[in-house]
Amino acid sequence: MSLELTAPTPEAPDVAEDGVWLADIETGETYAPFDEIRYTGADGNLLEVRYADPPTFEDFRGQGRGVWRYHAALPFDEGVSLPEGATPLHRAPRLRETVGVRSLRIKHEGMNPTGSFKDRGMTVGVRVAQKLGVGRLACASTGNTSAALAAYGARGGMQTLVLLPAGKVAAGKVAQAALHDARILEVDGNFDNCLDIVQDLAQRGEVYLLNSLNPFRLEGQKTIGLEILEEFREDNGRFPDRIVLPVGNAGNTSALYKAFRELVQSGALDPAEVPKLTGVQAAGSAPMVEAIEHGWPDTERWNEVETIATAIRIGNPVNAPKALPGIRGTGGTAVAVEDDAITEAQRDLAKEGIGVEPASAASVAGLKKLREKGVVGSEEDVVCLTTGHLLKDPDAAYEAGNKPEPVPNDPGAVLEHIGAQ
Ligand SMILES: Cc1ncc(COP(=O)(O)O)c(C=O)c1O
Ligand SMILES: N[C@@H](CCOP(=O)(O)O)C(=O)O
Repeated sequence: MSLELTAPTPEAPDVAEDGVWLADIETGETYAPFDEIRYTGADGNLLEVRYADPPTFEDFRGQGRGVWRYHAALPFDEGVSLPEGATPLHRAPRLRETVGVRSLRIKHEGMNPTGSFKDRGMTVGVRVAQKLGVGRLACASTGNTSAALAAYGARGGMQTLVLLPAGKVAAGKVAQAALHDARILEVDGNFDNCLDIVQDLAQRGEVYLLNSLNPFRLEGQKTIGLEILEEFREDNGRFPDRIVLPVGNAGNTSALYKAFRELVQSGALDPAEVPKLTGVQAAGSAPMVEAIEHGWPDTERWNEVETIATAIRIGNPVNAPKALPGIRGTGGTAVAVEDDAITEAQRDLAKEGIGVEPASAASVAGLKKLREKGVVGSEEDVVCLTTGHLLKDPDAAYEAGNKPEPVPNDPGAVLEHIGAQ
């Protein structure tokens, strides 16, 4: 299999353009990156972007902040930008103490322009769409992808079409897609059904697909891993032992693994220094955890999925063939958490001043569970990825938080109500 951590840098094939090409991750078949629209290889195998010259940390020095700081690791020097990336790597001292690890940092991707990590993928993906000259951009979405597609599509002056599972997308995300002028189709089905439909539309040439099945999206998302490594080392003089992240369609897991593989290929990172990728899913939607626990080469589709963390309410993670080697190849693991634990973790983060949507809190819930089970050790340096902002899902935040208390319009009554003199 070609996705090994220590695989050597492949030689650029004739089809490469400026040292960039696409490769089928199963067969190794190569394709020109921008001559035609192509999402998959033979038999629907996943594609990935490959480079003749993988990056080193030196390449990033003095290149500004955000996703495009890492242009040496990307197919272009600039994209359709709002701009994105350069998100905070928060300390969470009380939570660290509760969890019991050497250090804990929270990489809060909710601080991107549309409030989720999807912006990192879209800045590259929409740039590719411009290069290919496509007209209409589309995605299936549990919400965040649609918000990012709508905003970046608008920025790029392109039409956008989003397919959402009816009644299962948080209010903030639908509002974003609506205001950024996306055409919104609500499908009587789940996210996986929406993705089936949008793939069909893409195969017919009706739309350009910008879900994470599109290999260029994942190039932008690699920069999460690059930022974590750079910033953690700057503060601590070493890389983190583990990165814990929520898993839905498994794009981020695949993207972070790819970022690390490329640094290993260039000699910038020792394989022993690569953080253990640790995926967390909601118990009601956990096909990746199932595959890891059973040692399966791929996931089996879950047709019924349910969780409060609607962003990761996904039963058929399309990137599993990239993400499973990522978890295994880095010595990581995967764990499922109940909805109650997700809400509790959302409150834990909120008490540190970090406001996240439920799916994001899954990473912290998963860390707590793995620490309790002794899978994560007390001497570990851990980074948890929080993927989306609290305001994405105001209903969930309201349910998890304190309820407003009605009081009379009278100072005395208010004083009495709060128990003051
Ligand atoms: C907020 C949030 N967290 C996590 C995920 C999961 O990310 P991935 O699909 O890359 O596994 C998603 C979307 O899938 C999301 O919107
Ligand atoms: N959580 C995602 C699901 C789709 O994931 P993608 O990364 O394949 O676009 C969303 O926000 O829609």
